[in-house]
Amino acid sequence: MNDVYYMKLALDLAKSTKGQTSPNPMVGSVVVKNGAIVGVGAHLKAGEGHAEVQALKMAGEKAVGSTIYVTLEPCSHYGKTPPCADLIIEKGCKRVVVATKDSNPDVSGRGIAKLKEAGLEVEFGICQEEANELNEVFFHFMKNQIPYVTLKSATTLDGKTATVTRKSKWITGSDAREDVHRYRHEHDAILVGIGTVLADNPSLTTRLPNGGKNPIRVVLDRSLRISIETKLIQDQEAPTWILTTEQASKAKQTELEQLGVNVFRLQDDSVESALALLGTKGITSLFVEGGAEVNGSFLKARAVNQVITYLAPKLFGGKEAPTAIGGVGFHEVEEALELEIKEVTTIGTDIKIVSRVKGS
Ligand SMILES: Nc1c(/N=C/[C@@H](O)[C@H](O)[C@H](O)COP(=O)(O)O)[nH]c(=O)[nH]c1=O
Repeated sequence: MNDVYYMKLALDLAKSTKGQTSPNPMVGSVVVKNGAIVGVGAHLKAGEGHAEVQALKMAGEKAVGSTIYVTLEPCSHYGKTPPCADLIIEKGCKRVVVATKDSNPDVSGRGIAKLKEAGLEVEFGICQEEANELNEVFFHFMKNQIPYVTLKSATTLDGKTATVTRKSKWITGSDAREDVHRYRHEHDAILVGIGTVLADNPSLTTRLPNGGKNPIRVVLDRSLRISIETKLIQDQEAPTWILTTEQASKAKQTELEQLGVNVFRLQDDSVESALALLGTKGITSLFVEGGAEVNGSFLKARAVNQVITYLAPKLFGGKEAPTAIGGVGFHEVEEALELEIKEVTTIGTDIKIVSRVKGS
């Protein structure tokens, strides 16, 4: 088999850990000796062994004279675990095939340099595009120190998120709604506006048949209008953070904090301030599930990296019926947020469109 075959196996191993490794990247590794796979591994959780460590452990003595495939440049600095580049040298690998470079300034290029200095053969860039796309959240966060933002909407074919009487259960089918829960599992945090909380009293937890990780639940609520009776406050299912402003009452803040809610007072109610705060708290990926006003503010701030749209084969009509993105909107066509459609699939009876914001 050729290098691409083994690198694709390593990428599949990395992909299988989606949602588990934050704030670390997803990494997979395969060790091959005389055409036989002798070790495989993936980084499963931040603080635990890196993919190369797992694969080399499985390879044991067979690592000597082997080729090791890894989807991200082996680390060369002492993080929570010793450097993988040193381990690869110590275990006697002959050749290292690397898909892409880490954008982290602590690492980029040093791991490969260390391997070359030790006399190993190094091949770089096999399946690089796929490896970069796999860790776009990690690279984005490393570069910008703010979360990678995915905006999700679920609408009827005529673009409504509810009827004129605000009924919305359900627009999309159970397959599409389950897909949304997979995104919740994969994200560090989910964000809604106080309007959605008051209208839907949502749980914002991850309910998947095989279980899943709950994201941190973030509410934008500039004057702390949230009621302490809401599920987000009462259910204790997952952390709830409220981003508010100086206009909010201190007494209400104390009342919420006594119920275990984290309340952050920002200097304003801008999206930029919210993202900066979440970045300082290590939130690398943010799933924005609306409603229309919050979606509108993220659009206006051009603070979106990916858009997930679910379209249901239904028509609600009604000029007063709410649409996915409200807010002030753009005046000129040229101001539109330009997207690149990456994927169009049917999911149950609905259509799912994944698009990336150009240049993000
Ligand atoms: N109405 C619909 C949605 N509605 C999305 C939000 O308006 C809801 O408040 C949120 O999903 C509720 O979260 P929960 O309590 O954790 O279930 N989203 C969807 O994908 N399809 C829909 O048909």
